[in-house]
Amino acid sequence: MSWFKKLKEGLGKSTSKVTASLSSLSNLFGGARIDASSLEEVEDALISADLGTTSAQRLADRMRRHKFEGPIDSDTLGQALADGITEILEPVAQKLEIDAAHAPHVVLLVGVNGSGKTTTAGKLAQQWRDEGKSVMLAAGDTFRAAAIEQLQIWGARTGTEVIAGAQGGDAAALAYEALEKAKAANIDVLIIDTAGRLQNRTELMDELAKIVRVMRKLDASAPHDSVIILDGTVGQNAISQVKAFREVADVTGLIVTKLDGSAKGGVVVALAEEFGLPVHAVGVGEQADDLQPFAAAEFAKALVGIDTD
Ligand SMILES: Nc1nc2c(ncn2[C@@H]2O[C@H](COP(=O)(O)OP(=O)(O)OP(=O)(O)O)[C@@H](O)[C@H]2O)c(=O)[nH]1
Repeated sequence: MSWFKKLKEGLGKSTSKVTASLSSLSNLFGGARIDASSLEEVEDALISADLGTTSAQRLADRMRRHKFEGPIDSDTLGQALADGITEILEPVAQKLEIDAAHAPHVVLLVGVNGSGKTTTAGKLAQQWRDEGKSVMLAAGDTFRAAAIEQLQIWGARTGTEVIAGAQGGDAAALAYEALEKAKAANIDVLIIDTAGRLQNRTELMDELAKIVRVMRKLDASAPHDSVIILDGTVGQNAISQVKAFREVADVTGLIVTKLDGSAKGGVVVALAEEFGLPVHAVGVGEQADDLQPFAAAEFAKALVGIDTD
């Protein structure tokens, strides 16, 4: 199945929320503009699909100003909506770039429990290995023995060295050791997995700040990317997660996972509107190539349920 098809199918539940009102609306119009109450319906549908109130308002406003050519049908409405969503997403669609000047380029993965950090670490390792880069993985999720094993499996699968300690060990010390080893071995990219933590657990958030602080003793510019991994099924809670993690780990970008089967995929639009932080990639499954760079127009079309040309 092509990536776009997977994304579109994955977002099916989100799409039906976004478009629920469009087809009924399209029967109402003869003219080239949409009336106010219909627009309100569109806005409500967008809010219920987790696009957030600001984006929903902006998109409804854009449709109000839009001069439609010919009859307004659901395809025309869908395309206008997709164009508006693309406009919001385009500035944040930025691939996670590895800067060869850093030796290594350190990517720290943070997020709440079960958001997909370990899986994403493995997928990224695989993709950068495929590009010919040397990669090292650090099993900074020292809370969960299964997370260490899971990362070791990805390491074996991708031929990537995994730096791991005992379960319950100090994550900051492990990150330090991994950075030291990666420097010595002249590694291109060091990916650091961390334990999941709820944003309201202060002591765990402090531990994350410590990981960052300790690594900076070896390289003042590390980590070069602090990426928050967000579970795409949680909807608006993703917003408060970004706010909390940004305070302790200088979050520089986002990856949204589990968009396969999420009814709340619209939250990516809300995140773009709220933070303007780069969205590096989105995940639609458990295989390495199920994580792909985030493409604004493609995502917008999939969300609205239209086919690519
Ligand atoms: N369907 C689907 N499942 C995913 C995706 N990404 C991750 N998962 C699954 O989500 C579950 C949790 O992923 P992990 O990578 O273990 O999450 P984590 O953030 O490391 O978890 P903690 O260590 O508990 O914080 C696993 O079963 C993954 O296979 C995705 O894009 N789609």
